[in-house]
Amino acid sequence: MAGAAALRRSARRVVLPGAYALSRALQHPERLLSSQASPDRGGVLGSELGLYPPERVRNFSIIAHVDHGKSTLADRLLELTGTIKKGHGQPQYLDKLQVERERGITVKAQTATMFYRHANNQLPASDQPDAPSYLLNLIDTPGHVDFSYEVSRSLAACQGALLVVDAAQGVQAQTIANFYLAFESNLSIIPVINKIDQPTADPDNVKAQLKRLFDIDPSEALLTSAKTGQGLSQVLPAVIERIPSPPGKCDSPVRMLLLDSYYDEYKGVICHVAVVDGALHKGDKIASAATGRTYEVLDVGIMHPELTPTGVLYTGQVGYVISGMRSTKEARIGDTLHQAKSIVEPLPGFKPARHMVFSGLYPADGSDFDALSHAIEKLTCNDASVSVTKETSTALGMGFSKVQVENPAALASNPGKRIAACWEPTVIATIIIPKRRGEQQEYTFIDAQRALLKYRLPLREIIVDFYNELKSITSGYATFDYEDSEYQQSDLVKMDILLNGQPVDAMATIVHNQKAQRVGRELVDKLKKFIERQMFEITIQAAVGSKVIARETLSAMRKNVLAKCYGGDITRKKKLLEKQKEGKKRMKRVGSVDIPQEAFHELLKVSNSK
Ligand SMILES: Nc1nc2c(ncn2[C@@H]2O[C@H](COP(=O)(O)OP(=O)(O)OP(=O)(O)O)[C@@H](O)[C@H]2O)c(=O)[nH]1
Repeated sequence: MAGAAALRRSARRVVLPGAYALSRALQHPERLLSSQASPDRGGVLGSELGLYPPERVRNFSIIAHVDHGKSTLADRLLELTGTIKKGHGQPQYLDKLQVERERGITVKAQTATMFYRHANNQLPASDQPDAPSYLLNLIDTPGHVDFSYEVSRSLAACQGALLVVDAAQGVQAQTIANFYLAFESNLSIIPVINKIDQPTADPDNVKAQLKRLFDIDPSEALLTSAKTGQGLSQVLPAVIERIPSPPGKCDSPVRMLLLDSYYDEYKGVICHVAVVDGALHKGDKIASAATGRTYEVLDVGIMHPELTPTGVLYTGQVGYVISGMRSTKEARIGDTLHQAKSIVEPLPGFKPARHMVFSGLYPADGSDFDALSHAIEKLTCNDASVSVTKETSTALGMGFSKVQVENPAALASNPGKRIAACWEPTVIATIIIPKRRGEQQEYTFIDAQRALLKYRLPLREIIVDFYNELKSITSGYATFDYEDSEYQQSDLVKMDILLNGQPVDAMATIVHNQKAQRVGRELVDKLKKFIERQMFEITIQAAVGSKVIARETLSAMRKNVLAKCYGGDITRKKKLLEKQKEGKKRMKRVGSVDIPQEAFHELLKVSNSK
């Protein structure tokens, strides 16, 4: 390799090309300072990326239970390598989305390329000017239970992972789930026991847990505090020494894994990719294995940490591609992008996006339909996992619902006649709870304080409030994770709600037959409380098929809001009438009965949580 000397030269140069570089330099002068100041930083021109063959590349992720410090550790590594300036004022650089910042959880994976000199673990890099530079791609993963497919695709681009465990909390439900995802992907796992600065930190106990649960040798664990910086200098040397370089054939046609995508108003769809084989150049023609569509590569580069054009990405490298895709629906996570017109085997593991959250949306005021429609269109442009279909409800008017929603209205009211059987999705749920005194039965004990439980549950049992209830009954100590499992046959029936004998389609629900009676009773009781008495009697019924299983009657009433306004003040009368009008606006007219919007929300809670 021409290596060290060339790298040293390039490290001192301003490395961004042309007019773009100039405008970026003017926008971010601090970056230039940091790139000149950092001894660990190499060049980022395309020709310089060529100095990083797979042997000099390491692709790794950080995996952790929520809040164990993954994003903070990622920030420290970016600072350590001069990729971002220390104290840049925006904690958790990789948590880009606003929702991630607001809620403090990582939702979408982001990646960043770092350059780091490393020769001898024992000496600081600044004492080793000839130490070889490595290109390290940190591929951030979502840490939340709902994103296991995205985690698995991020891990597929890696050869190793830092398994971060909070030194006080120890192994939690998602530590276990993430460990197995990494383990099954054959990754080299580096255990990092973080937050050792906390007074309640007990790294020895965590080491014992790692040994017991995952057979990890305690001597392999790194002890760190992403907060104080303690122990952080061991992390990148361990990444280079313990994680293998990416495999891949440099001289094959280009083949890459699509890790993530997002929509930029000016640039269009930006795909994050890991190049598995070959090299990708600006101007290349590429094709998607999932859709068969072909594209021209308009721009290609690395995330350093912002988009930095390089004109090329080589085998084993991770970066971004802009190729004229119009919507993120064309850029499917886990897809293989490859040289067009070449026969290339798609990379394993791709699954079309699956919907995890379903929602029927209706504008409160029917005239806002177009505005709602426009807002949803914008959202779907940026998030490939959102898909939309229009639906109409007699009660709610025009609205949207995501596809694959099994709308209860679509299920025949009398399953015995038209449907042989129903299946419902299940999950395998892992719950870690504080241990109580008592006899061990089917639990696995993690240590003296905690037990691990595993159940198969119908998905609907965990959709509403399960996690909150679990947290509340265990005073916040339980942790929960789940993975999708198979569909299981289930005795499901459609329950209709009828007002004065007329079914309200928006209130129909699918319930387990055994629970139908109880749910029907509760729905009818709830509804009675929410519907205001009207000028006529209202019967409220819950029915399965033609069988009514619960019934309530709301007696008639006359309401004259002006009854007590004898003569006098016209403004007061007007006010009362105005108020009544407002109230009516919030009602949704179903046949002859007005139902307040809140009733729909409350009913959803009952039917989903029972
Ligand atoms: N005391 C202490 N606190 C830390 C340390 N590392 C992170 N934290 C804090 O722990 C909290 C969670 O850290 P994050 O980095 O957001 O955790 P995360 O694992 O990325 O969380 P998700 O993005 O939700 O998966 C934040 O308040 C951090 O400031 C540490 O070493 N010591």
